[in-house]
Amino acid sequence: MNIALFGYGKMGKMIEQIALKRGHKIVAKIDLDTPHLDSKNIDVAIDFSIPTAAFDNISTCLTNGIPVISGTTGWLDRYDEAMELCKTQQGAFIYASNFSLGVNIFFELNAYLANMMKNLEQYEVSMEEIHHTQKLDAPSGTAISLAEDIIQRSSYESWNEEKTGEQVIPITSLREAEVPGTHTVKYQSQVDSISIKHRAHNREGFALGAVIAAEWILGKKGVFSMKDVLNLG
Ligand SMILES: NC(=O)C1=CN([C@@H]2O[C@H](COP(=O)(O)OP(=O)(O)OC[C@H]3O[C@@H](n4cnc5c(N)ncnc54)[C@H](OP(=O)(O)O)[C@@H]3O)[C@@H](O)[C@H]2O)C=CC1
Ligand SMILES: O=C(O)C1=N[C@H](C(=O)O)C[C@H](O)C1
Repeated sequence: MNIALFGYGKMGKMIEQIALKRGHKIVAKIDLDTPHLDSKNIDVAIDFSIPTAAFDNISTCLTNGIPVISGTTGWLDRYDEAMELCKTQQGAFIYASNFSLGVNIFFELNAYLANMMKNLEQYEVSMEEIHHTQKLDAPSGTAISLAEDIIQRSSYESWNEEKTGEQVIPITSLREAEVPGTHTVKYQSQVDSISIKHRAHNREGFALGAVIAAEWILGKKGVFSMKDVLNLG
């Protein structure tokens, strides 16, 4: 499979290593210095760039008939537009706030726990995410996905960086050198607390998941999620 990488930073480089090991070729590396795309020999594109560039990168791929996987976070105000474009172009597109198998299992656990807790008013939920200091967005895309999954299943109505109301899930974002990504969901009552936690040890899980998604999407049309790829739940 011929892969174009949008973004050749920490994730782009890790994806390259894993893609080569799985027998794929990297035929283009697109970033600020090399913005041009020759779409002729590209089977699939993988975007791990920056929040302000992700939508344009996805849009370039879809209008050129290239299936696209995006892991960039912090651009979701334009997600519906990307979905529409994918439909009108009859393209193929996957966005995931987190491509690792472990976090996708954690998403399922979070949803299961949210269902169990939804009528237990003595518990209040909160969330913490820890990432490296170069991260541009906060809260992390993964924390936002976790919060939205709880909101769908409970009387919580929104999330915020602080506890601004009864029905608000507070998300604390901490930045510490070199942390690849740690997420904790905590339910606390007067008498006890229950936590679930996922800690990435490195970026390999994210990168492997993105390459697996790229392999999976070949030949398909539509907007998909990592749940479709992994067949979980
Ligand atoms: N979904 C998931 O599983 C994961 C998502 N992420 C997300 O992926 C994104 C990238 O993370 P990471 O690799 O750590 O970040 P890095 O900062 O290491 O890399 C981002 C890269 O994007 C490049 N870039 C800047 N502008 C453009 C552009 N217009 N088009 C293409 N590339 C551009 C940057 O180039 P330059 O340095 O020259 O500016 C840099 O090389 C983040 O949004 C992060 O949150 C990260 C890990 C897992
Ligand atoms: O920026 C990162 O590094 C990460 N970003 C993603 C997010 O915002 O959730 C996924 C992972 O936690 C690493």
